[in-house]
Amino acid sequence: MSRMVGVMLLILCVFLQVTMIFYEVLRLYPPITFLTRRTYKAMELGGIKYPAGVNLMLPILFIHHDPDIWGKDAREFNPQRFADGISNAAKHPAAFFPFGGGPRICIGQNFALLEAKMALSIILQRFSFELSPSYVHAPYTVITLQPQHGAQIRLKKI
Ligand code: HEM
Repeated sequence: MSRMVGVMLLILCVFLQVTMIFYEVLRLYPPITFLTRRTYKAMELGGIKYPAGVNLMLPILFIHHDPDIWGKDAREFNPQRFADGISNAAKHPAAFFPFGGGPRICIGQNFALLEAKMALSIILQRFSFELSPSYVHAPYTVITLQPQHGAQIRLKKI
């Protein structure tokens, strides 16, 4: 029984680590790089008054890379920053929003994360993998953020 509990805790631990890795990937490389909103009536936001009909841009990519919000290592890959949850990862609890936020938040976010975890676990059951030497790091935006020259990966059967 205690062995069973141990295995369950280990699985939970791995699950949380993988979640943190996905969050950090989505922080550094959010597929949707900005969102827009429009004021439907005169309103005050962050101490500034806006009339109705103003288009506002929420630059997800810039906010996710801002050292004032994330600290000096904002540009580094550090999944551990999510160890105490999303709302404690940055100086502002809403600084991480790859899936948007509020009433129009992405309806598929849980599905997307679950799908990614399942795909990764199926691959890891059969293969180890590493980045190919031919990979060139060149994120660019064509509607979504993506690797300009693809993401070549070397799979090794285990
Ligand atoms: C990594 C994967 C994904 C990312 C980063 C992502 C990101 C987003 C973002 C930023 C929005 C806009 C939210 C807003 O305006 O506040 C959105 C909306 C939406 N997403 Fe996703 N999404 C992902 C996967 C999916 C999947 C797998 C589905 C469906 C199975 C999905 C369905 C939708 C729908 C229907 C909306 C519109 C929701 C609304 O306007 O009420 N998304 N997504």
